[in-house]
Amino acid sequence: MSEVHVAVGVILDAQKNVLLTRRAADAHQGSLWEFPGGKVEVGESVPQALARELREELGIDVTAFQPLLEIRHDYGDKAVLLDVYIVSGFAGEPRGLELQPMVWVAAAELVNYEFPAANVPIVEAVQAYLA
Ligand SMILES: Nc1nc2c([nH]c(=O)n2[C@H]2C[C@H](O)[C@@H](COP(=O)(O)OP(=O)(O)OP(=O)(O)O)O2)c(=O)[nH]1
Ligand SMILES: [Mg+2]
Repeated sequence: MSEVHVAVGVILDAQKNVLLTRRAADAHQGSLWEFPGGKVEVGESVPQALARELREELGIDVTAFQPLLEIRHDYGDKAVLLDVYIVSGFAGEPRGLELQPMVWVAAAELVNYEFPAANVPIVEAVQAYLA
């Protein structure tokens, strides 16, 4: 099975809260919370995909980012490579442009949200990064 390459943004505000959005019920890993992002398209770099997805999904322009970690996960029906970035700067005010629920969460509260299984190491890395 071919692997789907995904650009994922851990978006931080000035208070170090993290932005989560909720996946649509009918999507893969539906109704779970996620870090915004999406598939890298042909001919695109991962940072380009990250910037495009965050513009499309949230209406923000990324101004500062750095790689956090990469995760390979096989869900059985789909294998993903998540390329996760810390987004510490952006222009504009994030809005759920695809009508997805959105919430700003403190690092310690991340454990209270249900994520796809691949996200367990992301949550750990974010908490370590912000500790
Ligand atoms: N954005 C995001 N995707 C995640 C996370 N964790 C996780 O397993 N995934 C998986 C779910 C999906 O299989 C894949 C992301 O694909 P997607 O379908 O949301 O991509 P997209 O935004 O380009 O959406 P679309 O154009 O196909 O509708 O990565 C996460 O934290 N954020
Ligand atoms: Mg997406």
